[in-house]
Amino acid sequence: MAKPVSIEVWNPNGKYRVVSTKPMPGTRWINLLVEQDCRVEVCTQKKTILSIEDIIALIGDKCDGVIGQLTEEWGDALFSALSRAGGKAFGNMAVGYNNVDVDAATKHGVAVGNTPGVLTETTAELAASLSLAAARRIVEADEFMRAGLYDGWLPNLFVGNLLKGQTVGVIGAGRIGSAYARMMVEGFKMNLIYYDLYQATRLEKFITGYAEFLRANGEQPVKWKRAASMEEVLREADVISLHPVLDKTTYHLINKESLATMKKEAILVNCSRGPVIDEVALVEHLKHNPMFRVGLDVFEDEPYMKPGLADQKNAIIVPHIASASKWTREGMATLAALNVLGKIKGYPIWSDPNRVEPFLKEDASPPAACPSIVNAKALV
Ligand SMILES: NC(=O)C1=CN([C@@H]2O[C@H](COP(=O)(O)OP(=O)(O)OC[C@H]3O[C@@H](n4cnc5c(N)ncnc54)[C@H](O)[C@@H]3O)[C@@H](O)[C@H]2O)C=CC1
Ligand SMILES: O=C(O)C(=O)CO
Repeated sequence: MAKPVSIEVWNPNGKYRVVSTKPMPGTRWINLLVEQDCRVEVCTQKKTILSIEDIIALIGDKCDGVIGQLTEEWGDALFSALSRAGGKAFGNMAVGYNNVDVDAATKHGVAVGNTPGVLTETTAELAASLSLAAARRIVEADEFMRAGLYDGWLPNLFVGNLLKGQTVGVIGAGRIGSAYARMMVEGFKMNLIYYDLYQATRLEKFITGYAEFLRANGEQPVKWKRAASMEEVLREADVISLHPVLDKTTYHLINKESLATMKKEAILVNCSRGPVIDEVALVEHLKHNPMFRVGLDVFEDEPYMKPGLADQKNAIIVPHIASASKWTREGMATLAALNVLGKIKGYPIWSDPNRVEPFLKEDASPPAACPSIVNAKALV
């Protein structure tokens, strides 16, 4: 028998019971649920990652929907508990839903929501920050200053890479990958090579237009290319950023062999999911190639790092904060809550998960729709 889990309750007499496995930023998401007759229970347990037993205890005997987190494994055990409690929806507070067994949810008649769009620019900005920090060795230089080691300007002190005119490689040019590509091309006048299963038409048009603008102004135009294989990107790019979904096709996409095809002085950035990189192989590569640098927001076995990674000076490591801007995190909470609310209310699915702004306006009522349900088609 699992121990009771501590909770905070909003609108105790609400008709529908919605559980959030974590306190989430902002209050709009709670207000929207309360206005629509929901009793909201927020888990306040001081434990970062809840166990399956904790979540089953939270679901209890009657629960209409749960808002959960990417750290939780939502599989058959949780979906059957939710369905037994009368639940209709699970809202993952993330765009990535590799922690969710969507088939199990569908089997139990539970809708699975995610939060696309609201985190695109924020996540791309962190990937851009890691790219710059790695290129210009900012973390190493900061540590050097704090250690009191700076005793004057030197021609060879922390020499890094100039991005202008170099090639940025993007693997997975969806929403975030395309936003990152635009930032690096427009901001730093880099050329682009990308690999995706689909053509990134809007991105290609944007860069073509930007190249024309540069040419008209007497500047060197930027170039772009859609690669026929990921290997082509790895061989040609100076900075490579990973933005695919995590699934069977992208697990360990970057491994010993693919690392060996990259330039010795390349920069690799990962703001997608940790298992896209074989982290043991990466640690070995970093040890033997001191000029190769990485910027990592995600890790293979979060919250842990593979042995040796934290010792590498050529690695910049941050704790899965790519979507951590206030506006984005409040927006993610709102979208996650509205997915659950929309399903409870029987609302239709919003037509365009790439454009979710109408749900995020602070001073307006959101559309009567679920912003994004990933198993919508399978459920009907
Ligand atoms: N570090 C963080 O805090 C965050 C991480 N993410 C991760 O980023 C991922 C991407 O998010 P979005 O851009 O919104 O999704 P998206 O669906 O717009 O883009 C993903 C792209 O990956 C491509 N792709 C799929 N399989 C591929 C393969 N085998 N090779 C190359 N490309 C492939 C797809 O065609 C698609 O264009 C999420 O699934 C999530 O895991 C997202 C937000 C924040
Ligand atoms: O949304 C996601 O997929 C994240 O990783 C956190 O923002």
